[in-house]
Amino acid sequence: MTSYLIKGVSVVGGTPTDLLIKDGVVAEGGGKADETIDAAGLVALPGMVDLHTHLREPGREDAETVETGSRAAALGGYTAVFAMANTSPVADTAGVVEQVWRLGREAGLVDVQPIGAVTVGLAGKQLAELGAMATSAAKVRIFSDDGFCVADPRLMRRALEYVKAFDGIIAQHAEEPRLTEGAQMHEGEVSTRLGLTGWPAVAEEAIIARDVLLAEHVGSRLHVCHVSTAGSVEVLRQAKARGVRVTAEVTPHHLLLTDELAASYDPVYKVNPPLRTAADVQALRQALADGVIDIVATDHAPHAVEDKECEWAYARPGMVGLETALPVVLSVLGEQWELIAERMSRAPARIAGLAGHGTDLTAGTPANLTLVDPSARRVVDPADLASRSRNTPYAGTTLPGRIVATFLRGEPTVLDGKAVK
Ligand SMILES: NC(=O)N[C@@H](CC(=O)O)C(=O)O
Repeated sequence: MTSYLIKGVSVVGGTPTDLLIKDGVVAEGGGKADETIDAAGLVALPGMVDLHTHLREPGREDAETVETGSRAAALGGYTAVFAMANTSPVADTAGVVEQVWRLGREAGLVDVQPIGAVTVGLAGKQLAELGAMATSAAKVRIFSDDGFCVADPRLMRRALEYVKAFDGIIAQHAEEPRLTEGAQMHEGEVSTRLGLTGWPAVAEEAIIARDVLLAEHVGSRLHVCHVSTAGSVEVLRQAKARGVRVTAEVTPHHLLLTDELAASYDPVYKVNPPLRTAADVQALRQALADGVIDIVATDHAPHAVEDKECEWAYARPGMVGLETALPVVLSVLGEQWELIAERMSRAPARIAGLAGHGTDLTAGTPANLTLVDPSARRVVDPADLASRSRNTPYAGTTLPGRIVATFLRGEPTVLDGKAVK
């Protein structure tokens, strides 16, 4: 195994030091190595972990595969991603989650951890085989019907009770479906002006309020996907203050973009939950800083051209995000490396119980890390993306930060900003 000496790197923004990577782990002190990387001016972060990625395999390999999505993740600085269950067939059996897990191992670019569906076929009618998925080779610990809400409170309660036995998590896509029928964008001034049916903030907030009460009642773990409103933040703040076992994520796009973009009628800005108001964006940034929101998760949602480049009403919701997540977060937070490491590497690994990821880069820990050049600027060109889909809302936008290298257990997956395989 090739050893690497990363010279003069700032570990999570600290003072420059030399980092030796040998036999898959971070080694003691400096010393000799097969390869030297001049890392003056670069920052080393524990490899980032994404709790919310859509890889589309099986079923929509034209939009993304486990391999292409893994490559996009590595190029974005990730060493582990959690693959959502809304594939075709749905990942609601041990067979499908094992398939996704095995494809991830074969690609070997990031650790791919499948998320299992909560209900059969994401249909919200009966619980999927959660136990069989948990005891499968994929060792599923997080379950989600993402794309759909587990709307039936009795089913949600049962799911929370079921996973409590093995300290599993139900990750909820919080959307009261009766309040969002036909919705096209955030319900507010802009939707009124454009004459588009609105997706009201209360449809998210009502489900989060219900679910934190259910999680509290059951004593089980709830994770809230893609939190998008100021009101949701307040519900979460109160629940956490009471000691409810709830964690929450925000996407990079909800930290930066607003519903005003829908005025272009460009479906690249159509996403679920929808882009909200500038006041919501401010509240989400504050919640990320103070810890009411635990992590940033991409909700990387690749879609084929025909599903995106059509009339707004017919376009699928979703944006790709793996390759731009850190640059967007850097543009929002600035170089707050401690906070970035916590929200994008450590906390997601801790929430998921993912061993070997999100650990500080001290001697003996698995060498899962990414090197970032914070001084670089990049104009996002969809043609440059490794994802099989091109639906990025940042085309033509200049973003700070470049991922120079990513290491997975001491092996480079990205070097000089390019995928190794
Ligand atoms: N986030 C999205 O806009 N899309 C997701 C599913 C979803 O609707 O949540 C997808 O799978 O495309």
